Order: sequence, then C-alpha cells, then structure tokens
Amino acid sequence: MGKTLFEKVWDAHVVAQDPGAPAVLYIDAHLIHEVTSPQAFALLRERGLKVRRPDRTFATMDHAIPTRELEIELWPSDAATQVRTLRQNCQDFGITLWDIEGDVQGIVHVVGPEMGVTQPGMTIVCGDSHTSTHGAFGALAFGIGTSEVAHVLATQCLLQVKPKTFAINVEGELGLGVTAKDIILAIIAKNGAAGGTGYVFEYRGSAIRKLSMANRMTICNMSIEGGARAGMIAPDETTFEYIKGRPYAPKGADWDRAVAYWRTLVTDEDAVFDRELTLDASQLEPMVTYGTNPGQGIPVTGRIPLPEELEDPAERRSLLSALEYMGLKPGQPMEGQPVDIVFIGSCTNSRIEDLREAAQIVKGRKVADHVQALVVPGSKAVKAQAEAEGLDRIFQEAGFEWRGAGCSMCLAMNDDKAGAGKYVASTSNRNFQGRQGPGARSLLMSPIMAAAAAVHGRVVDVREML
Ligand SMILES: CC(C)[C@H](C(=O)O)[C@@H](O)C(=O)O
Ligand code: SF4
Repeated sequence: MGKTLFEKVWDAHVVAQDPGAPAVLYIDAHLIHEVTSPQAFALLRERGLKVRRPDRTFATMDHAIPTRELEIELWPSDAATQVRTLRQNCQDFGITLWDIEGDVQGIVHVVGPEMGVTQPGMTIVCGDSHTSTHGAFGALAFGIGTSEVAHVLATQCLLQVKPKTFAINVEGELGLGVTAKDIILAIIAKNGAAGGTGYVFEYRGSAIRKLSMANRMTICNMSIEGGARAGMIAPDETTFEYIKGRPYAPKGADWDRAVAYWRTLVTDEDAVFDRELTLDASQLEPMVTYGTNPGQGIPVTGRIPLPEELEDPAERRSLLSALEYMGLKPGQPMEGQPVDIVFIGSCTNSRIEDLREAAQIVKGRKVADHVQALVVPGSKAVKAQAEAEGLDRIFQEAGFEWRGAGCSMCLAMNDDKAGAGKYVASTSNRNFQGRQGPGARSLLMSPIMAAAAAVHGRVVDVREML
C-alpha cells in the first residue's frame, strides 16, 4: 500500500520506535519566540546542557512586543524582560535571532517561511500552536510545550505519538470574494473545533492546488483550530517558486537535489487516509464567526443557529453560553452587526497578499467614524513591501493605523487590547473569550471582509463591494 504525504515525512524522521511507545522524532528546524522559550533555556542552564543544533534553531520576537514605535525603556516590564532574556539566551547559546532592532523580524510563522527556513519534507516545531502554518510547504510542523522546547533544544529530537491521517478535499472554483480564510472557517464550522483531534489534516483538491503560498499558509495555520495536530499541503511548483532564492533555501546543485526529493512528497495514488471530508469550493461564501470557538461560524448571508437545530446537548449549551458572552441572539443574522474595532493582522492573515487584497477594498474609502482600525503587517519585510507598493498610504488615508510587525491584537498579551464588550472584526484565528482583551468579542473573517467591515462600521457581504 502506498503512503500519504504525512507518512512519508514521518517515516523519514523516526530515529527510534519501541513498540507501544511514542516515536523519537528528529527535528529539522526549531523556531522559538520570547514567550515560551525562557523557562526552556533556564532548564538547560540548570542541567548544564548546550543547544544541540544552534544552526537549526531560529528565534524571533513577536508576541509581547509593542507594535508602536517605543523605546524599550517605555515598554511594559514583562515584555522588556522577555525580549532581553531572549537576546541573552540567543547570544549565550549561539542561536540566530531576528531581533526587533534588525531588518528581519516579525511573527514567527511569517518570518520562518520568508527566510526560507521552512521547506518541504521537514519536521518543524515551535513552542506555539500555530506552527501548523508551515505545513503549507509539505512540512510536518506542530506546536510543542515549553518542556518539549527544552527537550528539542538539548537533543534536536522529540517524543511523539503517531497521529492518524485525515484528507480534506476542496474541489472546484471559489466564487469572487471567497478566500482561503473562508475555506478554513467553513471546514472548521463543518467538522467542529475538536473534529480533527488525533489527526493530521492533508488539504487536497483542485481548489487547494490553485492557492498561493500565503493562502495555503492561512489554511494550514488554522488546522489547530480544527483540533488537528498539524495540517499539510503537498509541495508543487508554487511551493518551489516561493522558496527559491530565499536566504536559507538550498543553492546550486543542492537546490536541484532538494527539488527532486520534494517532488516525491505527494500522497501515493493507493494510499489510504483514516478519514476524509470533501467540500465544494463553489458553494462556499464569505464566513463570519458568531461564537467563542472558531467552529462557531456561518456564511455572511446566514443566521446564527437556534439551539433546537443542534443535536448534541453539549453543543447547545456551548452555543448559548457563547451567545451570552457575545451579546448576540440565536437566529440573528451576522450581516449588519456593528463593529467597534477592525484588526487586520496575525499569522493567519498578515502577509503581503492579505494586505493587498484588503487595500483594494479600502482604497478611496474611509473607515466608519466610530471604528478604530489597525493594520499590523506580519513581518518587517511585509511592512517594507507594502510601503514600497503604497499600501500604507491607502490604509492611512482611509483612517487605519499602520503598525510595526508583531502579534498585536491577535492576543491580549501586549499593548494592543480591545475593550470589554467591544466587537472586533478580526483576521486572526481565535475568538476565545477574552482573547483580544478582557470581555472583548471577536468576529473572525477574511481580510477583505474585515476591510469591508471597517468601511461600513458593521459586518457586510464584501461581494457587494466588488
Ligand atoms: C503564546 C503562545 C504560546 C500561543 C500559542 O501557543 O499559540 C499564542 O501564539 C496563541 O496564538 O495563542
Ligand atoms: S499572531 Fe496570534 S496566533 Fe499567531 S503566533 Fe501570534 S498570538 Fe499566536
């Protein structure tokens, strides 16, 4: 029997496997950031250990840092401590650091691919759940806990139980105004926020093959929001083209050898998945979430479900408690729902393609008077590229704030927080209670939907603006 893409990458990295025990998996690239690495380094120091492969470990600063220009002396003390600790750790252990003071910095899942660190067939880990993003390149990439970060730093290996495989087939043409974000929100709405537990998704089908790398990353990014351990997309010409020439990409004869190997990283015709789900891309609409988990989403033309429409009593309870927190009612449409804040950013949707699309909607229009709107590029490179294309001017003339790279309002771990009770149209990946600020209410959507919400001050169907 043939192998799936996941099985090929898994098998190539198993160092040891005792029956009934987790596998020892070799890790090709380890990404670290300021929030989940300090305790791991502390553990290494305590035990007198070195970093096994400093050359395969890459650090950036993203979660806690302010996205406004601010001297570090004026930062909240936690953030300053985390950043200074990361600098010290990278210096002491000989690790490459993409520092906020340098030219290369940004959200770990935006910078890794940009630098060419992320490559097909690799195992990639990071103390961060959205490491699944890198699966867009046909890598096996997933988040790990802080004690595992220490383990990988010390050994370059990780203990892992082999997950099962889950094919998600997306076939057909997307309609105008329907994006990769809508594909993944629709998948999670259909399969549930825990529907992928124990599995690695492989996104397949004609609609996936047509997507850019940025769009593929948007989809893989949210695999974890669908409960999966990781999400993968087989590499193809789009992938190779994206990687070629990037700083850490193979060069010369190494490049040819690498591409020849990468071409083998496809699921064999006769491979069998443990589960499958198929979606018709032509039936999808722009999506909006109404609840407090990413599975609680509906097409913009739809209505919030009524409790009696849900079979599972646990889901009924979760609907009602989510709606209470959200200040929304069963059966209500989301179209027309006023918003207070619009956040375009996060490792889901802060790449240049996302900003270009959002800018198209905003161009020549104004942000509604009562709305605070911000654009937070995913990296310094995205920011520079956007500025070279004049996107910053389009956003600022419309009334958006134009910020520095970082996680920003994706999570309330830095200066950018939404107030209690505020509705945030957000391009990020999590709408958990308090995620964007204590009491704040997140409505997840695509960048063009968020841009449309900024202009109208309420949730609208972006297709009416195209
Ligand atoms: C802070 C970090 C550990 C966390 C994660 O693991 O995902 C964050 O990135 C998030 O998105 O919630
Ligand atoms: S942008 Fe958001 S989801 Fe992504 S790593 Fe940062 S906090 Fe996590």
